[in-house]
Amino acid sequence: MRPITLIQFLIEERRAGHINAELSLLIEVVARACKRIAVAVNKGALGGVLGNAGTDNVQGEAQKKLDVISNEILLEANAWGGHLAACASEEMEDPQPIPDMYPKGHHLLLFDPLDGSSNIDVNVSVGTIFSVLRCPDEVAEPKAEHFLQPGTTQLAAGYVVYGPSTVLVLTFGHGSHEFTLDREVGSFVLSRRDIRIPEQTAEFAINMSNQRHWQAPMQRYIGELLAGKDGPRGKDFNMRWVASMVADVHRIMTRGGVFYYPLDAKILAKGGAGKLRLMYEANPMAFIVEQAGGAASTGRERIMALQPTALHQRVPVFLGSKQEVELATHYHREADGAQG
Ligand SMILES: O=P(O)(O)OC[C@H]1O[C@](O)(COP(=O)(O)O)[C@@H](O)[C@@H]1O
Ligand SMILES: [Mg+2]
Ligand SMILES: [Mg+2]
Repeated sequence: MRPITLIQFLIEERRAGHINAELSLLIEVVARACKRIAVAVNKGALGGVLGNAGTDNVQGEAQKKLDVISNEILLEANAWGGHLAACASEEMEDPQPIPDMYPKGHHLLLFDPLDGSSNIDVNVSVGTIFSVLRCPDEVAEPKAEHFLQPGTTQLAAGYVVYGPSTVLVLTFGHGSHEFTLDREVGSFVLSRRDIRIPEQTAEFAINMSNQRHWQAPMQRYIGELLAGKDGPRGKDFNMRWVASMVADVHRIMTRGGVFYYPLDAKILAKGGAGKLRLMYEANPMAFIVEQAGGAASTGRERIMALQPTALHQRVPVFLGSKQEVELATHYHREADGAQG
C-alpha cells in the first residue's frame, strides 16, 4: 500500500467534512514549523542551541535557548498564512495578534513550543503541544479572554515528539492518528490510524519525589499500585517517568498506561492549583487521549469540561487508561464527599 502523507490525510478529512480549508492549512503550517523545530533540536551541541537563554518566561521559569527558538519558529510560520486570528504560547504573557499587514483567519492557536525543556540538555525526548480553537466571529482583535474556551470546543489538538524519530499525533475529534516524519522525503506519513488506549494497564507515570506532598486519596491510590500482587489490586505495576509530558503521553498512546501530575501540598503552599497548564498542555492532551478511548480528569472533574479562567492556568492532570483514571478520580471524589 502507498504511504499516506499528512497532506493527503488532510484532503481526506476535508472530503469527510471534518475540517475546512483554513484548518487544513493551519495544520500544514504547524507541521512544517515542527519539522524546523526538529532540525533545531537535532543540532544539539553542534548548533549552539543547548543551555539557558538567560531569560525567564511569564511563569518565572528559566527559558532554554530551544524554548525561545521553537516559539519564534511557530510564531513566524503562523504569521502570514491567513488561517489565524491570534496565537498564544507558554512563552508569552499575552496572545500575539496577526500583524496588520497579513490576512487574518478564524482560528486561535495555543502552543507549548517545547515541552520537557529540562530534558533538552541531556538529549532526552522533548516535544511541541498545540490546541486549536475558533475565534468568536464578532472579535476583530482577540485578547486572552477569547481563548478562555473549554477543551470540549477544541477543533483540533496535536503533539510532536522529537525523539529517536519525529512523530506527530493529531485529532480533529474523529479519532487520534499518528504520523512519522520521513526525513528523506521530508513529509509526515500516516503510521497509525485511530489509535486505541487499552482500558486497563499495569504501568503508571508519576513523579514519585513528590509523594510526601500528595493528598490522602493520591497516597491511597499509588500506595495500592506499589503494593502490587500483595495488595488490594492483586497485580504488579511498572513505573516510568520521562518528565517530558509529550514522551510520557506518547508511551501511553503506544502501549497504554496512565499519567498523573496531581495537586499536592507543595503546589498549594505556593498558591498554585496544579503543575501543568490547562490551555496548551492538559486540554490538547485530554482531547487526544479521549479520542483514543482513554480518560482525562483533574482527579475531580473531566479536564475538557473546565471553564478556563486564565490563559496560563494550571490544573492537576490524570490521563490515560480509562479504568485507572476512573479509579483514581473515584478515590478523590469519595474523600471529598467524606469531608463535605
Ligand atoms: O520536573 P517535574 O516536576 O517532574 O515535571 C515534569 C513535567 O513538567 C513539564 O516539563 C512541563 O513542561 P515545560 O517543559 O513545557 O515547562 C512536563 O512536560 C512534565 O510532565
Ligand atoms: Mg510543557
Ligand atoms: Mg514548554
